[in-house]
Amino acid sequence: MKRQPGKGINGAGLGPGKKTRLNRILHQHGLRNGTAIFLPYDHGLEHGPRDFFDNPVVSDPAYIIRLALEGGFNGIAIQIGLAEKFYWDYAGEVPLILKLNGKTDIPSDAEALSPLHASVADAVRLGADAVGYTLYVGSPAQETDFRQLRQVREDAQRFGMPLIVWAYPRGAAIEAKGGRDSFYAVDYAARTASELGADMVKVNFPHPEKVSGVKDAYQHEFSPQQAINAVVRSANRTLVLVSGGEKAGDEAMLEKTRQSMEAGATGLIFGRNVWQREHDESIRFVARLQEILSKYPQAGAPGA
Ligand SMILES: O=C[C@H](O)COP(=O)(O)O
Repeated sequence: MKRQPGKGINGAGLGPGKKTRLNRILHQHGLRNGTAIFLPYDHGLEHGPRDFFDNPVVSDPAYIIRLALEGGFNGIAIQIGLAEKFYWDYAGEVPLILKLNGKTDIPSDAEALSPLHASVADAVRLGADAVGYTLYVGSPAQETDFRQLRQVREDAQRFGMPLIVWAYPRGAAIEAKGGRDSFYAVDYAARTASELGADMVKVNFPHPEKVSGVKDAYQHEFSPQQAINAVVRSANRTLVLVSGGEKAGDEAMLEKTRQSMEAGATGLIFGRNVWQREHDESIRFVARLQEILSKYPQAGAPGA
């Protein structure tokens, strides 16, 4: 039986500006079949320079932008400081996703909140095709986070700028209910981002064996495929990106990619697994990911 194509942008309930920009990202870059692989590079802020120690060349933002170009990525996600200083040199050659908030990992995560330090207007000025916002679902600071996101959502709507939400479960309540990468937490985070107006949501691949401490439907067992299927379903019309996480074995990453695409995800946002290796190896790894994504043209794309 022919597989159902992934969601695609036509059914995503987008206004004209958002649709134009997402069309540029998903159909005029990368494989041009509605799927996407983004290269995130906000680690210098979120984790500090330690992520660059094993391969010092990657501490240079210009190297990462060239890698995104050479690898045929659909976009690069960076913070305002790097966008201001480096993106101009490569303007428009690879779409810019401007991260609007971010924090260091120096204070504890107990009351995680990622403050805004850039605006949707900055994104327009810099020629970005989307903005990124990290939402800490379940954090004690969630209320402030929701208010902050509301402002971003309203601006994104006004400027026709696609809103990508990094939906990260955090806080003691999440840890008590199975942990930040449990199926319960990831599934709830995907749904929350969708309910709050995300056009795309970035989630971690759920650990199906870590279900939840919640005494309800989450107690039964899921296979990895069933878990990611449910997460994509919870996001409904919001397009889903699956994130990479810490460097892992290639085969595990490829399997996670297959399962995500099979579930109806739009694509991937892989950082360390791409750039924490030698240049040629990075390019070869991306080509293997693209080979998988080429089999999943999204609704509305030729061949879907
Ligand atoms: O935005 C940054 C990403 O969440 C980190 O990407 P990564 O986990 O694939 O290195």
